[in-house]
Amino acid sequence: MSGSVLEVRDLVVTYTGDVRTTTAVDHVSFSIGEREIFGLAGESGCGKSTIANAVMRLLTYPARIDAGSISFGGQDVLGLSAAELRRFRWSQVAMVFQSAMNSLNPVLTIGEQMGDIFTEHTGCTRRSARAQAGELLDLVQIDRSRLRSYPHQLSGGMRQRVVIAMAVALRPRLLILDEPTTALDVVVQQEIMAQIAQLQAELGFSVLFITHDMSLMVELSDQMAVMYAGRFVEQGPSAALMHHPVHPYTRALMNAFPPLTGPRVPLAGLAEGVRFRDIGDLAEVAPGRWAAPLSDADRVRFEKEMSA
Ligand SMILES: Nc1ncnc2c1ncn2[C@@H]1O[C@H](COP(=O)(O)OP(=O)(O)OP(=O)(O)O)[C@@H](O)[C@H]1O
Repeated sequence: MSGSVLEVRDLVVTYTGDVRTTTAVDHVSFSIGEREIFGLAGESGCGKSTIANAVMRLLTYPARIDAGSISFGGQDVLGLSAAELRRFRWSQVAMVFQSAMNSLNPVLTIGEQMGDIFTEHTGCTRRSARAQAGELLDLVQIDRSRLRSYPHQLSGGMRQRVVIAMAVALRPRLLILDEPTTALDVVVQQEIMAQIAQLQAELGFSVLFITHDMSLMVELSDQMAVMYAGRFVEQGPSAALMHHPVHPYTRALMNAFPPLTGPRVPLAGLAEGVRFRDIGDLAEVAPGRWAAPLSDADRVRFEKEMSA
């Protein structure tokens, strides 16, 4: 075995519409190793959440997995039965959704909601579930007295920490984070990311981290892929992608976000209407680095765009 926790091969996902069918994920392949943080970056609508939802088997009509395979720890995720899926979610793979902090139940206390995970999934007593919920709050440095609080009595950052603690409650091997800090201010964002890094070091899970924010991604992930219109345009170690991006779209994405540290640099956007035409299959450009080849026409257009 290669030591991969997750292997996605040639995944194709489409959404069926009245007028046309959209290919949201187009022949995407990647793997995530044990304790590895894999970042998935790309603009809104490029297909990141669709990949995450496919891995969790959460896609329903009009979405359809048309081709490919998803293997988790050697088991075929796409072939799991309903009973197997219940065991798979939460205990093997857990996901923190976009704006998850707003998904806490407003009429139940934090302790009740955290405790429910243990009673539902492990069949333990309420008393034991409450004790375990307390331990979970310790893990994310929130005082145990907060078990009696309702979500509205916590700040956004605290609620997000509670959601992250709930996601790791059953010690999953893989944590999927889909834009986990989008609704938070920059300082709280940093705190949450530091929290995730600390939990990961402590508990040893792997992470699929989705964001369109390149600075956050590069800071946290070991490997990353840049996605554009359903396809990967570049993939490799995050530090290498940041310092030596090969594909012009990666460069454009890097320039579209202010770095959190270092000197101020001018930001450059990608002009409306500048689109790649065909994105070819990734080719290895250096050991461990892949990038999609560019047609001459696309290269000329992008070089011109980015030097403007
Ligand atoms: N239920 C749906 N029906 C039809 N098309 C959809 C549906 N959900 C997503 N899509 C389309 O699939 C594509 C990928 O969407 P997806 O949500 O995966 O992108 P994303 O990169 O996660 O975007 P964001 O960062 O905004 O969440 C988009 O073009 C979107 O319009």
